[in-house]
Amino acid sequence: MRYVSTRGEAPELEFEDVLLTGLARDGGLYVPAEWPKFSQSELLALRGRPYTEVAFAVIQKFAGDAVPEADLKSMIEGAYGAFGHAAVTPLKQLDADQWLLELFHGPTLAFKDVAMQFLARVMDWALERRKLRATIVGATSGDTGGAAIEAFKASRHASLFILHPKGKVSEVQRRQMTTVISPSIHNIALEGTFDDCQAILKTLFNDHAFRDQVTLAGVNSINWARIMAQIVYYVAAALALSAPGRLANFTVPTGNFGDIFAGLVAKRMGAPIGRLVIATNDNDILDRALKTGRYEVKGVKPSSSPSMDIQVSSNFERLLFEAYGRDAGAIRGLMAGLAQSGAFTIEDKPLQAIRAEFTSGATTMDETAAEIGRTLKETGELLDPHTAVGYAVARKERGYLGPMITLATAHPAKFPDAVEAAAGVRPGLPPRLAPLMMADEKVSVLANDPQAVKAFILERVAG
Ligand SMILES: Cc1ncc(COP(=O)(O)O)c(C=O)c1O
Ligand SMILES: N[C@@H](CCOP(=O)(O)O)C(=O)O
Repeated sequence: MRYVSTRGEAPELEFEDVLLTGLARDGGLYVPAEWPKFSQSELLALRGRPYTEVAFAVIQKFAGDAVPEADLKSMIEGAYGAFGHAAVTPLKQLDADQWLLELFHGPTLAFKDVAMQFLARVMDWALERRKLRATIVGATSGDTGGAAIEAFKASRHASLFILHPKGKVSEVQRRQMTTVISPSIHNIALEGTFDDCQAILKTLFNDHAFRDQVTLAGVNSINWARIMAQIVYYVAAALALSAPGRLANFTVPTGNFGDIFAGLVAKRMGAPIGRLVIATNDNDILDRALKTGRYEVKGVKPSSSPSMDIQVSSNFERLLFEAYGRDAGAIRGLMAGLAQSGAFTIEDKPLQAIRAEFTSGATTMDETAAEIGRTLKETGELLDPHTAVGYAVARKERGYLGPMITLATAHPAKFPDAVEAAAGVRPGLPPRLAPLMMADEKVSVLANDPQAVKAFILERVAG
């Protein structure tokens, strides 16, 4: 399998290089040169099989023979063996046609664990083969950081630098990152927003001398392998709930657009998926873009679902690449507009192509709180604020033939204050995480300045 950049000016890469590359050298994002497909008989054979078998079938389509079968199987078993539910990502029915896909049974209680537990293993495998030590960077609005630190803390081949927006993640999220004290883990609290953190990482990747000097790699969903590992739960859930003439529809609480893009890829591979619904909080750039065709950055608003407080949604570029018929020149034009004026307009034909598969909706903070309260009262289920944003939108979506599956992206205990304010119930952390709230923290506060971050990294990598 070969991979191409959405901006068309970076070298084509094989799987192992894509894994260790992060952002493409032309500033674009890598996607497979073509979408691999499941045959009907392959899909039929996967229906109802254990999660690890579905993961193997999906990942092998993208990795090809780059990873020996036995190694791949053992990495998948290692990644999902310690999840808190035997189904790894179980489905739960809440209403006649409404389901939750619980993605929070991993070690840090958010959907990021699903991809990150595999990513750490496969990156370590590739680094070991190449006898390389990597400098891995990540920007987080709260969940990617904790999941990455948990997954990479035992890595023998990587130093990890995680940037989070200072004061804008929940206490549990912050502590999941800052209480892991290790010489190879570095937490940076940036004086800025998640968008600033992500922009700094892109500046570092676009500094070719620096990226080569420190062997820079990334753990955000700009890394294709993150998307790849997230495709698995769409395939498994769609196979479980679809039937002849009834496709599975998904509503996805969305920020950086990686998760819902994985749903589109699952559909391209042949999984029985109908509509993909983008659910946003007050940071509704994607909802506005879908409704008006204008993608316009308006500044991040803090909300009760902080992990979705994102305006510059990196993976939307991957969708635009598809919608524009893989015209990399057109994508370069749109992204130049975004860099210059913070906005671009999607042409009519690609916009219609997007609307043929995606719908969108936004949920305000008041609506999110009301949704948490209502769902608890009517179903007994306590939702986290991100899942509630999704579920509120999902319940408004009507008229599809098949079931609607909302991705439950985090456990409510990660956001106890917002959940208690909404539902009058304070969710408790699982006992294994209780020591978190008393442990010492280590974090460095840096200005919103790429040069400061670069100097910080260089000093520690050299050290
Ligand atoms: C709990 C939670 N829900 C939803 C999202 C949005 O996912 P994505 O950025 O893949 O759109 C995030 C952050 O990524 C998150 O942490
Ligand atoms: N919501 C994320 C933001 C980063 O998204 P990613 O999927 O690109 O890693 C977070 O919680 O950190």
